[in-house]
Amino acid sequence: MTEIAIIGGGLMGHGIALVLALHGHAVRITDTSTETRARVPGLMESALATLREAGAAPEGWDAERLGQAVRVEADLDKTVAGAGLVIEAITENPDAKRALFSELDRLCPAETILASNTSYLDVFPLIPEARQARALILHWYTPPYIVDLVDVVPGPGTDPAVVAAMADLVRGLGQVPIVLKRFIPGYVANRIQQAISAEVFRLLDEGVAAPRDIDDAIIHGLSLRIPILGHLAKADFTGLELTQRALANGSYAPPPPRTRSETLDALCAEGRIGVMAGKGYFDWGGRPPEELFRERDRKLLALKAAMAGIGRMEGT
Ligand SMILES: NC(=O)c1ccc[n+]([C@@H]2O[C@H](COP(=O)([O-])OP(=O)(O)OC[C@H]3O[C@@H](n4cnc5c(N)ncnc54)[C@H](O)[C@@H]3O)[C@@H](O)[C@H]2O)c1
Ligand SMILES: O=C(O)[C@@H](O)[C@@H](O)[C@H](O)[C@@H](O)CO
Repeated sequence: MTEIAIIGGGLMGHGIALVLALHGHAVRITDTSTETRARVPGLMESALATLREAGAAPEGWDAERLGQAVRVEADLDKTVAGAGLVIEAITENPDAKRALFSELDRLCPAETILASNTSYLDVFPLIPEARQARALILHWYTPPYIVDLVDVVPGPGTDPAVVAAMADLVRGLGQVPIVLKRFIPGYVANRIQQAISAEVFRLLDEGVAAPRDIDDAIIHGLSLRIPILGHLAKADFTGLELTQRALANGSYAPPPPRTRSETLDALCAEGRIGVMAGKGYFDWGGRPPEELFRERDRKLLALKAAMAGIGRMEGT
């Protein structure tokens, strides 16, 4: 059991807190927003209820025990006191992260491991030099209590023993660590998602296809094969000579790099920022986020159970 502090209780923070607590760690979590702090216990309880219904929670957990295992704190110093590991899961903003790491440097003893859940940022230049040996990225996916992949990424000065210990911690959660040799923005899975996003933004911005059609193509076309074949095994079934010819023909040109999407900008300007606002690319019919998370989680857990029974292609 490790005492773990999580800074940032938003979409990721509360989910990471839940998976850590369910696997025996003592967790403290804080957020600068009073509203977010107040929302953390309810979101975790609701997620725990879904896990229990699916038989996917460890034995003996209920809301009361969860309340004892995860303490929500208003102050950063109380959150990190005694923690062997601090996980930063605040807004994806380099200035905010730099300021937080400087605070953590002041508050935490030298042996504390500092981890960041950043999606794309090279956080290592944002972390004080003296902390580099015990700093790394631990990157979960959402929802972190269901999606098992965790990227474990050392910085240039990270002690390999810290990387190994954190990969073990992730395995102890029943999750799957991917240990990278060095930082690269987006790691593996997020880089692939980013390439999908670039194409999807282009299709939307150029009016080629509607949101529902794009998601139909992904759900009915791409998704069925991925759980069994990944991408490279799928290429073996496609045939590598065709794959080679398609590349050589050069008829597909990836979207040129852009830093904005008109469709996305219009939605955000209207306050359609996703499920937390009840609307995004889709209209979620006034359903509260808790209810939407519950439906998503129930469906993901059913799929995960089916995938565990089916398995990937032998030999891959
Ligand atoms: N949303 C995802 O799917 C996802 C997945 C993987 C990784 N991430 C990464 O995780 C991090 C958090 O993302 P999120 O989606 O949970 O964001 P979020 O906006 O839901 O939550 C971030 C929280 O951080 C709080 N915060 C900001 N500054 C703070 C500070 N100095 N101290 C304490 N709290 C502070 C905010 O009040 C907010 O509640 C980001 O780095 C993001 O890139 C996000
Ligand atoms: O897939 C996930 O859960 C996350 O890694 C992403 O949501 C990630 O934060 C980015 O792709 C956001 O652009």
